[in-house]
Formats: sequence, structure tokens, C-alpha cells
Amino acid sequence: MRADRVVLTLFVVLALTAPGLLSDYYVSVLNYIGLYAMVALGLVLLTGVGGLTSFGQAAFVGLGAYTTAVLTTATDLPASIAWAASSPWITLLLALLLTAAVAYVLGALTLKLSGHFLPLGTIAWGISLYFLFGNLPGLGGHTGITGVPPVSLFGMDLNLGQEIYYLILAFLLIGMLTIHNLLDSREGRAIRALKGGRVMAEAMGVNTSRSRMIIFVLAALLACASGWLYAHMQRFINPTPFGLHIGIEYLFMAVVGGAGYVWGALLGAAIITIAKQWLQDLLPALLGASGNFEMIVFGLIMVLVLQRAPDGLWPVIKRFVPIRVPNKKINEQAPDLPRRAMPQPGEVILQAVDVTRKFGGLVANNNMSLDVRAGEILALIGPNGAGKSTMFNQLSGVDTPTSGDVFFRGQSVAGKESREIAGLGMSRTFQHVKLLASMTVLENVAIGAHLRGDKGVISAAWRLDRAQEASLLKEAARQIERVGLGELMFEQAGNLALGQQRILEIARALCADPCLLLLDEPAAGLRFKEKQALGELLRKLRNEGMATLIVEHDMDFVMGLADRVVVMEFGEKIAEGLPEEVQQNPAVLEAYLGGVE
Ligand SMILES: Nc1ncnc2c1ncn2[C@@H]1O[C@H](COP(=O)(O)OP(=O)(O)OP(=O)(O)O)[C@@H](O)[C@H]1O
Repeated sequence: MRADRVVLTLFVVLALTAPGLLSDYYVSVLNYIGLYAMVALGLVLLTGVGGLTSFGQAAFVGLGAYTTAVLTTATDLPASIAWAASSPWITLLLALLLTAAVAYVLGALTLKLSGHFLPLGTIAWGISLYFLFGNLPGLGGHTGITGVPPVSLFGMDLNLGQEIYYLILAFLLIGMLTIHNLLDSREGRAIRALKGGRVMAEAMGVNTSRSRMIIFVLAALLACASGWLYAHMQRFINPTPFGLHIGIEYLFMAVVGGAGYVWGALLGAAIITIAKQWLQDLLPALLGASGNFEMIVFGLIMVLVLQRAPDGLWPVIKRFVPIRVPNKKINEQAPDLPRRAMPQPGEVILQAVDVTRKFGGLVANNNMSLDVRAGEILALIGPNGAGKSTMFNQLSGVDTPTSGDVFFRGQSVAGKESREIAGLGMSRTFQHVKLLASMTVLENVAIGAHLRGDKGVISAAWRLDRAQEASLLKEAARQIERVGLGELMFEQAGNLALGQQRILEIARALCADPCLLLLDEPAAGLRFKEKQALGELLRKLRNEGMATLIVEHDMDFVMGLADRVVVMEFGEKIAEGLPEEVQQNPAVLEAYLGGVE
């Protein structure tokens, strides 16, 4: 059996036997750990993986708890909705629906914010919901709601801590499995690209705003389910556990445990809950006075963890108990992904017309026009700062021209999102490589095939996407082999040399099955032999009908490869023609005077 599965089995066996071995008090502590871990799990997805910090998750816990408490204790509900109160299982469904709707609206309002504005936004709605729970008529004010019925399962009321324990465990395991599966999928790769890789992901066709909304809603749903369980375990609720300070505590748990890891949520919830219990008992006895001293100690622990283990304690434990997860298997029998129809050789597929881009007073591109045909390699050259990368960004939708237009396969694409342009068959690499350092080469390249798959979150969570996933990974592996990185397929991308990372970007671009490749300085950092191999690959692609636009400073490489060359200086085109022509052009020689490579 795989080592990671042994650990999981061990955990499940221990968790199943724990209530038989522990006192009621410790079972109740475990119940709280399970409930907190579910919220922290949402934060792993949202904050650790997706990079979106939220202080407001406790409010979603409250939404789950209040929805079920109100409905299941109401005595005078109109007959039309009384059915909803007849079973906590129905109120769970309603709570999840309500939470999804509220999270969607709050997400639409706050996820557009970036930097520190986003956490501030979550604090704002976290506080608002907290006060709503305390002040909305019918919610019992600050004294809350009592008499919440227990959950029934197969006709048995789960009254005792020992009884609801297994329900909490089941919810937690389902949550962990769902998030684990999701992260190991097409949607999951898109989610993992959110933190630091949004521009790249959009250029590969990922709708990153949608991915942000998905993780926001999922994290809220996990919190809501925790709140529902809490209400039926405690049997009464008031607003206190849903306030901002508890929202901060949830974030503590995720960060201390390891915000980037599914198991980190459980570890963090366990450490904080147990430490809190101990410190609450121990500190007043030690200090001889009562008070919330544990919060002061927590603050210190937090600072210490952030300094010593910024990724949380789970990776530290993993270092001491190395559990090797076997490499992914590439299924050669998986069906090939469908390919796009390539344009006719010689057909103009990209046309820039009078593209101008101004940054304040600086004109980075001035009336730039060029066209690229299917089956040709066009080189865009010019001294440093000439405006080549800016031009690339206008062509690929990363940036919008101040004036002028860009046509790709006959459609005007200036001002379109880069993911829309990617969908039409344009794929690019970046001057400053943009890859996800902690993901394998295989996973990085598979992001390129995002638009060639369509399986969403639910398929991923329940592993209904495996057939398509096998095809996506097979295609990624094929492109990795094609560019000569086969031996590094399962290596973390961050461990590759810069030249290899550039080649990885080409494999990722090819994985999108493009008809136009935009390569921004692909030969920089490559050794002679690697450059030769890259040249051969690009010639082969040209023969297959690929159009390539390449920005490159290595003149030997460019002149031996390109069919035509466009030369830029100070944002303008100063020459265009065959490689041998532009090399003789006086304006080009002048531009490069003293800088010929
Ligand atoms: N976002 C921006 N804001 C302001 N100025 C910018 C921005 N992006 C580029 N520029 C400026 O536009 C000019 C062209 O830059 P660009 O990076 O396109 O040149 P380049 O030809 O790609 O240079 P290099 O070969 O060094 O990469 C430079 O003067 C640069 O400082």
C-alpha cells in the first residue's frame, strides 16, 4: 500500500476507536477540533492555496448555525415552509444554499479587492453579519436560541457527544477528501495558480475570477456545515462564537497547522484547541489571577511560528516523517485530446495595425504594425527598452493598446481578456518565467491544456474526471518529452535551471494546441546545445504549420532561425525584412551600434 494511504488508514482507525478509549471530556474536545478543522480546511483552500486572506469565516459558521436553529425551533412557521423545519437534514441543505448565495454576493463585492483591502473587506462583512445575528428580530438577540433539536440518523437521535462525534468525523473526512481531490485536478491546478500566477493562468485560458469565487464559496460552505453541526451538538446558539475574534482564531489554526496543506487544517485546529484548553486551566493557576491570558500566549506562539515555520507545522512534521507520494502514472492508453484545425500555410493569422501603447508620457509602442503567417517564424528584435515585451502584451491581451487594433484569425482581439485570446489559439511564454515553483513540471505543463478539458469542481471532487485527467496528463507528458525535459517530468519546477524553466514554458504553451506561439526570449540562459535543440523544435513546429513570433536578443540564434525580422527602436518599427536584409540595414546597424551580439 502507498505510504500516504497507510497514514490515512491509520488516522481513520485511530479516529474511529478514539471515543471508546477517551473520556467524555476528551471526546467533546475532539468534536470541537473536528468542527474547527472544517472551517480551517476552507481557509487552507482560500488563503493557503488561493492566496485570499479572510477573517470573516466565523460569520459563515454562524449562517449555518442560525439557519438551522431558527428553522428547527420555530413554532409558528406558515405551512408552506414548515416542511423545511421538519428535519435538520433539510435545514442543512437550506443553510448550504443560503450560504452559497450570501458568499456569492459577498465574493462579488470583495474579491475584486486586492492586497490588504481584501482582508479588510472580509473583516467588514464579518462584523456586519455578527451584529446581524445579535440584532435581527427572531434570532434571540445576544441570548440566542435554545431548544435546537438533535440530528437524527437512521431513526437514532445523536444526543451525546460520543454519538455526534462520528457525524462530525464523517463530515470532516468528506471535506478533506473533496478538497484533496479538487486540488489534484484541472480545476485544482487553476486554483493553485491563483497565488502568484494569475497573469500566467489567464494567458493559459483560466478564468481566475471564477476560480477565486469557487474557492470563496467552497470555504464558506465548509464553514456553514461546521455551524450546522455546532448548533445540533450544542443545542443552543448565540452570536459569540461567530464574531471577528473567532474568525481570527480560525486563521490562526490554518496558519499554525500549515495553510497550504489539507492535513494542516486538522493539525492547526488540534494544536490551537488543545493548547487553549490547557493554557486556560494552567495560566490562571500559575499567575494566581483569572483572565484571558491564553490569548497573550497565542500571540507569542503565532509570532514564533511565523518566524520559525512560515509554512506552518505540517511541512515541518513531513520533513521528519518523509512520506513519499509516488509519481503520477501517465496512461499511454488514454485517448488523445481533440486538436484544433490549423490554418492554411501562408494565411495571415496575426495582424497588428498601428498599435500604440502609452504609459503616462512614455510611448512604449508607437504605431506598430506587423503580421505573422501560419508556418513562419517572425522575429521581433531591438535594443533593450525598445518596446518588444510591451508589444507582446498588447498582442496577447495581457495589456490593452491605447490605440490601434490587433486581429487574430480575423477577429479583433485588442482589449479582449488574454484567456479569450488563448481560446482562439494563441499561446505564449514570458520574458520573466512565470511558473508555479512548488508544482511538478508535469502539473505546470498541464495548466497549458486547461481549455482542452471541461471537467469542473464537482467532477473533480468526486473523481469523475479521471478519464479526462488521464488525457490531459498524457498530453502534458507528450509535450514535455517533445521539448526534451522528459527526465525532469516529476521534478518541482522551482528546482529547474532558468534555461530549463524557459523550455518548460514552451511545453506549457504547446500543451494548449496553439496555432500561434509567442516566445519572449526563449533562448536566454540556454546552453549552446540546448539552443540548437530549441531551434530544431521551432523549425519542426514551423513545418507543421505553426506560426511563431519570437522576441530574442541572441542574434546568431534569431538570424539562423527566423523567416522574417521586424526591428524596433524607441517603440517604433525601424526595419522589416529577411534576416540578411535587416542585418545590412543602416538604421538597424545604427540602433545596435556598440550593442551587436
Ligand atoms: N507597465 C509599465 N509602466 C511604465 N513603463 C513601462 C511599463 N512597461 C514597460 N514600460 C516601459 O516601456 C519601455 C519598453 O519596455 P519593454 O519592456 O517593452 O522593452 P523591451 O524591448 O522588451 O526591453 P528588453 O529587451 O530589455 O526586455 C521601457 O522604457 C519600459 O520602461
